[in-house]
Amino acid sequence: MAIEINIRKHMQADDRGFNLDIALRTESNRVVLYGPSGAGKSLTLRAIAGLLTPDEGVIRLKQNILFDSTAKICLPPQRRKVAYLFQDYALFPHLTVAQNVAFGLRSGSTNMRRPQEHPAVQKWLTSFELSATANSYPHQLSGGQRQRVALARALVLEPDILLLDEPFSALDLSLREKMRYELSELQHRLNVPMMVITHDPADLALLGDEIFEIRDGSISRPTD
Ligand SMILES: Nc1ncnc2c1ncn2[C@@H]1O[C@H](COP(=O)(O)OP(=O)(O)OP(=O)(O)O)[C@@H](O)[C@H]1O
Repeated sequence: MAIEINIRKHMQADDRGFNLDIALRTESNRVVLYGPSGAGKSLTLRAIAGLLTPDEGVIRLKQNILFDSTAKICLPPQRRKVAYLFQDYALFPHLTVAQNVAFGLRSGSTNMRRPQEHPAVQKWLTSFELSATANSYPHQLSGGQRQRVALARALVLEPDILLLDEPFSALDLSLREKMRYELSELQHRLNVPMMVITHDPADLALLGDEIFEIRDGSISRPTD
């Protein structure tokens, strides 16, 4: 994917300080960040997505500079072509599956009353086998279906990178295994660059062509 991150950020909560100091560079399309709780993994993804502004440094994705403190560049999240999936998927509960997928596309051409008619929405509903659930609401879906809706909603925007923060943590063991393989297969099929945070060694093995360990706010060691 060609991503380069070289950032520093000091976080302060009352009397507790935390220093994020991340330098990584990779050409891989399957990157995993792992490490202990509180190490700085989510802060790193948030910085890439534009939800956290580093104190200094550079973030480059493909040929695009997303952040450069020296050049005073800091693209807003909506201009970064970055899809960031939270642990709980954060679907809109009052919107149907099709409306959730169409949400990011909202423009004059997208009719939220009949979102299935939009070709991109149709394509993703079909490819994630969600067509039958198009008119259901999130609470009427299984955990795996909810995750697929969240992925479809992210991919409909054709992002340059998919950031997943512990994507399987809310799933039970058997579903986790199934979704891990689905995600792996999907990544191969679409070749969309993906960076995943996980604690699970099984995710490392399947989803990480390149693995970075983060400890105490820094990359501990890159491993192959
Ligand atoms: N808004 C904030 N203000 C101050 N400190 C923060 C803030 N957000 C996070 N931190 C601190 O930064 C550190 C790194 O947090 P981060 O969420 O990146 O950890 P993580 O590696 O993703 O952990 P986990 O695996 O538990 O999700 C933690 O010590 C956390 O307490």
